[in-house]
Amino acid sequence: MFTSWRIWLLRRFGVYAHLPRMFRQLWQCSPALTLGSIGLRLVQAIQPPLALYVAKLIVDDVIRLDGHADSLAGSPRLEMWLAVEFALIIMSDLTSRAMALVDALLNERYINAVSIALMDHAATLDLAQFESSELQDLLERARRQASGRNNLLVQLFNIGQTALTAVTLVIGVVAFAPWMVVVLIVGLLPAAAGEARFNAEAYRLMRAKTAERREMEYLRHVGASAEHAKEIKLFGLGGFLVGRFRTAANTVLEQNRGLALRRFGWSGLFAAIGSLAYYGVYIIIVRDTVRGQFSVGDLTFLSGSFLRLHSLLSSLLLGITQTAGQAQYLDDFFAFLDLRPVITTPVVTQPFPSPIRHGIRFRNVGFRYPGTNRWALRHLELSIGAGETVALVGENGAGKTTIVKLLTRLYEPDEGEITVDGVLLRDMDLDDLRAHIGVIFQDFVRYSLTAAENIAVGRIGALEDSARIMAAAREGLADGVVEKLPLGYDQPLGKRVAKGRDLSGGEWQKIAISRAYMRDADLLILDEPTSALDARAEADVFDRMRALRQGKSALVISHRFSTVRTADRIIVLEHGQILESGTHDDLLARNGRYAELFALQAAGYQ
Ligand SMILES: Nc1ncnc2c1ncn2[C@@H]1O[C@H](COP(=O)(O)OP(=O)(O)OP(=O)(O)O)[C@@H](O)[C@H]1O
Repeated sequence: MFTSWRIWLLRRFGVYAHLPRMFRQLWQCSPALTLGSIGLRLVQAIQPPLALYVAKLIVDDVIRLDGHADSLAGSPRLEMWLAVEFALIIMSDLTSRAMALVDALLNERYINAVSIALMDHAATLDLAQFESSELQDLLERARRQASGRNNLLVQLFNIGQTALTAVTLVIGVVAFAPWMVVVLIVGLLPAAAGEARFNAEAYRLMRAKTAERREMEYLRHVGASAEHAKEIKLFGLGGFLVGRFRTAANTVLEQNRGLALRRFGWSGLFAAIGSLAYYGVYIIIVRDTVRGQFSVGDLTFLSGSFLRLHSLLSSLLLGITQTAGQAQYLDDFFAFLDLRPVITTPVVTQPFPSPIRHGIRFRNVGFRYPGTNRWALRHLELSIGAGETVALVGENGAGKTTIVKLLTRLYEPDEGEITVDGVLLRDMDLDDLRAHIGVIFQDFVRYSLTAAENIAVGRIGALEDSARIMAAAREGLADGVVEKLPLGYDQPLGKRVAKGRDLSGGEWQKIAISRAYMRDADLLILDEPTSALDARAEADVFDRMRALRQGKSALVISHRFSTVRTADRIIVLEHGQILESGTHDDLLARNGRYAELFALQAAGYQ
């Protein structure tokens, strides 16, 4: 029996275990405001019992005078109590206003701090963790915590305040009739137990429907964003998206409605039990006053105290169960913050060998994406020499981008090892490794920032260095793009921002390529960022790359053979393995897959 109660209590209230951690976060936001919020509540908490007791003294005095005083001036004690009561009213008003102000300021800081904690932590996680739907679900729930549950601590402070008021009232009332308090509390227990149960159920439902909520969020974004508007209009997808949204929303709504209705019915019944207990006690107080056991002043104090106690204890019990329900969401929030990346910097690190003297080597590398059985790469032996430009070609899904992800340690190989001048990638500091590699992916990000910032993201520490940004723009061919913008480098790009200008696909690519020139990388990786460039611009990009980066290694992925042919070495990848490797002329002479693909593309131009 005892154990099952313990389990019940742990399940309901064990969630409060996170509160100290949450309190620390709040304290870090502002110790002064946190103390202010608590201090003001303490002051506010003792006012109701004081006010009730002063009211009792006033009534008793009035009855004692019984119409014999000519004016209030004749009764200095009554005058004094009236003044005290007035002062209490003013003080109560002032403290509640001050509390509202302090809480609002504290809440805003806390919401921001929580959002920053989420963003900060998200940046440390592995790409693999991000790509898993479990993490997306957890992140979605953690975000809800960030936006919706922020006033949990303020609610708990309120509970503390209510509890203090209740205790002082109980002390006053117990002197008159202890058993009455017991009746009042017992009457409220069913309501509290009911609330606890329904809150836990609400959380379970929310958790079970996280995927649907995430889908709704996605559909809302796709259905109402500038990026998707073009395609949605032309394909006439509006109705389809709305239908999808409605289906997901309805399943969530259906479940919530069932719970809300049951909750409504049961809480009505439980509240009636609580009111019955209160009213029973009240009738007994009136009866005892009529019998002369209590004075009229006592009646004022007791009936006032019981009315207050009834509402205080109900809000206290409901508050505790509600916050316990809410605190369950903290589980998700802290579970997210407690996630640790798998790919980390080792304790003892080796510096990135800069400049590269010998080259980069993949030795017998094998890799499967998490949750899949298929090898994306297997038995891969690949090298990029110092100062060499290697081109990777192969059909869609051959594993080209996967090689880049392993090289930048976004993923860790399942087999084999990757080294730079003999130093294992996993022995290097992650930031150091990434600082020496410049990568532009085919799905580079189009930031809703200014043109200068869009280039500076390649080396965010140089955001203020306009000379460097302009030089990178020249090298990546973005200078011509920026010149045409009305606000030049200060022009916000994209459709989302005020005065934002969108660019063509090729213009965006030039901006992205310029990012790579922001850092003086030892290895430059271009994963098809030139696919939207016209033929002349693409040739220009690669000519410049060779001229500007003499002696530095480069890995270029492209489906355009006109680009690829100029590389020092070409590697043909198929099903995650190297099929052929050599110069353009070697490979043509071999008359293998490269020659076949080259001939196919050349035929397209004839
Ligand atoms: N995040 C992922 N999770 C699971 N499988 C993936 C993931 N990313 C890629 N793959 C699979 O791994 C294989 C190699 O993909 P990769 O992106 O390296 O191909 P690619 O050669 O770059 O293709 P493309 O020319 O189309 O860009 C493909 O079969 C692909 O479906």
